[in-house]
Amino acid sequence: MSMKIYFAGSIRGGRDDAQLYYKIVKHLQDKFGQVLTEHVASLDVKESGEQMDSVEIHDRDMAWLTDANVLVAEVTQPSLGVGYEIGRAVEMKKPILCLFRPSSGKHLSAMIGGAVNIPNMTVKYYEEAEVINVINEYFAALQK
Ligand SMILES: O=c1[nH]c(=O)n([C@H]2C[C@H](O)[C@@H](COP(=O)(O)O)O2)cc1CO
Repeated sequence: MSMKIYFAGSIRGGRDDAQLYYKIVKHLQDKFGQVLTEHVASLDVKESGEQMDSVEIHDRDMAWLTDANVLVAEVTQPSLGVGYEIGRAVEMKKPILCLFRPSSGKHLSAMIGGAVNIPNMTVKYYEEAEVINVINEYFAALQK
């Protein structure tokens, strides 16, 4: 089944993980469907963000989120935008996969890690080497 996927990753929160976002987005495109937010994984997008008006970015992204069948968020690098997108997707009752790498030494926000009673939200703790398997397992369950 081909899905519309919203991928969320840090931009103004810092681009340390941009290469990993690229790997995730490439895999999602190869196996599961259309990634609406391909630019989040672009190595050309720097920490200053896209060269676009913030209002246009916000309104475009909210329209994409509304249109998406699923949200995949890499949450290791803390980002206000990603946290906001997750909260909005919770309210829209979209299936949400949050991916966090404990080996980063970062501490995941309790508002993400503690959201265990939100039925449409899954938080997966993983190592970078497992990322493809973790995504495959989530989508296999989703597509059942
Ligand atoms: O230029 C941008 N383009 C864009 O699509 N976003 C969206 C998509 C990302 O998942 C998220 C990143 O938020 P932040 O920039 O606060 O780290 O917000 C955010 C920015 C800059 O804030």
